[in-house]
Amino acid sequence: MTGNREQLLALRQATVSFQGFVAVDRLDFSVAAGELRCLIGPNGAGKSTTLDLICGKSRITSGEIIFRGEPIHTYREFRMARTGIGRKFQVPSVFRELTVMENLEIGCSREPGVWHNLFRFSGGADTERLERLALLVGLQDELSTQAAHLSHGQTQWLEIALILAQDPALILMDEPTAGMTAHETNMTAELFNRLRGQHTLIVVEHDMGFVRDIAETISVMHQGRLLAQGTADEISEDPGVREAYLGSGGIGHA
Ligand SMILES: Nc1ncnc2c1ncn2[C@@H]1O[C@H](COP(=O)(O)OP(=O)(O)OP(=O)(O)O)[C@@H](O)[C@H]1O
Repeated sequence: MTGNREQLLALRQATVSFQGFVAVDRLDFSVAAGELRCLIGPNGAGKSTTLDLICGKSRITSGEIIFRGEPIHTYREFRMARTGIGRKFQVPSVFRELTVMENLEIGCSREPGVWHNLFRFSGGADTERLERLALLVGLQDELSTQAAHLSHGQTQWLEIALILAQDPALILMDEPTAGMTAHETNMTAELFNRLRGQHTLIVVEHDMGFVRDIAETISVMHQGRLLAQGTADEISEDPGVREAYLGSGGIGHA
């Protein structure tokens, strides 16, 4: 459901099979501009593969992927990256030898060359933008810390800041809280709630407490298909979702 908001992304009957194994099976899935969508489901349901299809890492075998009205499934991956889809993988790609500020300087630049950016003079307006980004992700006190010395959670937040720096129209996050402490997970939920409405996000997660803290609409995948979609309460009550994934506990800590 995308309500009255403008539709940003639509997968229509999207299917991918790997040597005959159907990992995503006639998936219909759409996201509106400004939405924070959670994608959940049991291991092997096809969630990461769906993100792979959206960002062009894997190609659909049949169906369509429409992004901002364009059939992006016909594009090559490098071109899709330029159409405004950013993805955060589980393994961060920050520059560990550089400080948080230096990482942000590189991330904020539209110039592709790392060396160019390393030696670039950063003007006042840029610095202000970098500091705003650092504040958004809670790293304002770590600007001169070498990335190698950040905690796991802080490293993930820096990675998120680097994606936000490029201002993609759609951001894909694969298990952003994996490996985080409970405190870091809470901080990450606060961060995502700050991003709500400012960015369009699809977040794949297994931590149901986190999902309840951030979700508007939750989509549930099972065996490559969309099993259910709705609010946390609707999904918690859904007998099919309980059977396939949640058990009797529903979503969250309750
Ligand atoms: N490149 C591939 N070749 C063959 N099979 C694949 C490939 N990529 C994914 N699969 C299979 O497709 C299915 C869906 O995998 P996917 O990683 O998308 O699930 P998931 O819902 O993200 O699971 P998890 O929550 O464990 O990460 C799995 O059975 C997986 O083994």
